[in-house]
Amino acid sequence: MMLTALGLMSGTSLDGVDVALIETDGRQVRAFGPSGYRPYSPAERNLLRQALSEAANLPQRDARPGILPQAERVVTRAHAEAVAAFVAQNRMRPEDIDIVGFHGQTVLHRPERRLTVQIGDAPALAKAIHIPVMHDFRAADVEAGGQGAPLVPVYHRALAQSLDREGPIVVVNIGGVSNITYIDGNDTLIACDTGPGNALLDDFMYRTMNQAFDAEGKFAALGTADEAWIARALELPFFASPPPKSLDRNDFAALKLGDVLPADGAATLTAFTAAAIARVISLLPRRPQSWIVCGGGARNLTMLRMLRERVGTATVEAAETLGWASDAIEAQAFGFLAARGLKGLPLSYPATTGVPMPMTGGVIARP
Ligand SMILES: Nc1ncnc2c1ncn2[C@@H]1O[C@H](COP(=O)(O)OP(=O)(O)OP(=O)(O)O)[C@@H](O)[C@H]1O
Ligand SMILES: CC(=O)N[C@H]1[C@@H]2OC[C@@H](O2)[C@@H](O)[C@@H]1O[C@H](C)C(=O)O
Repeated sequence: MMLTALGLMSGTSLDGVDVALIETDGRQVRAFGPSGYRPYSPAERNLLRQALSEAANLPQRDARPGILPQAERVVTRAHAEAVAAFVAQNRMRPEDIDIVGFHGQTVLHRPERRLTVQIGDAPALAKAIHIPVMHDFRAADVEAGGQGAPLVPVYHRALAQSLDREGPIVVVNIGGVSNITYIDGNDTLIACDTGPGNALLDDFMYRTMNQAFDAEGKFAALGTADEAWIARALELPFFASPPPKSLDRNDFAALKLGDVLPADGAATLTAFTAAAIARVISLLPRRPQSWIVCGGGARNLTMLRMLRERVGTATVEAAETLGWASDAIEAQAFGFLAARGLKGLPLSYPATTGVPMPMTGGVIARP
């Protein structure tokens, strides 16, 4: 049965809530609907940054000390507003949507402690928007000993079905953190987080230039990357360990650039993201021939160039050039995952998150 599913994603970049509608049976996508975006205000973003730092020592996933209850209310309200605006703009009624996939905001990800925490009150959201809401997508995977991330690979696979590209294909998502899905025509999907995405660069741009991000990568293009710094950073054990593996947004926050010119710092962090993505090549069964880049990082032309320089003769394309709605892919993915969860289909596999067996997930909250 086809479902109309609305996906909601608030990613590790803390930039806002992405909204996207798809029609799917959880295996294929029949149609892409419209998408939308509700940015966080600067005050909301600061609150979320503080929530992430206060969440660093959370003992369990339902603990909400300090500022977290306030942050959770803000996340829930922002999502309710995002859905209300989306429904109104597209002249829809709540009953036109079968299911909402609500990722929430990750504030802590520690799979080695069987802990991953996404804030956002799904029952309150369901009541506010009058649509059933599926949430807690990562919990069952982590409880079963998996990484709980990345979860978009099943969606990347569905998108790649219609592609005419020489394999193996890698779909790269460059959000706050970067992750890849490796598709080589066999049944086995391989996936992992690869390292930083935009988060280190965004934090650096904010600190040094008071800008939220490096638009189109123009600032990094003015600088020179410190290759020796990057080579040292890539010696961290994370980069050599094979997939599956995942990261917390702040896992690399302790890496310090030292005293550098801002443009050189931006160039170094941009090249670090590209080099960390390319580092995964030697951990994959075969060398990818085609790289498809999505997420906000696909708009960073310097990052794309630096990735191209590191993947040999393989092609590197922004997902947008294939007609994929790059910014909406993660939100679409959570609509797709909600449909899969409703049908009891797997969200993750041993080679995507390290779960012992294919695993479904998601918890439903009804209005
Ligand atoms: N025009 C642009 N030029 C350069 N970078 C951009 C541009 N637009 C967005 N970005 C980068 O993309 C980021 C947002 O990416 P995205 O929305 O994919 O992240 P996310 O979904 O929050 O993260 P994650 O995938 O880790 O959950 C911004 O913080 C910024 O760094
Ligand atoms: C714990 C968590 O929220 N992880 C995010 C984060 O952002 C990118 C990367 O790290 C990925 O593993 C994941 O998000 C995407 C949507 C995923 O699960 O596929």
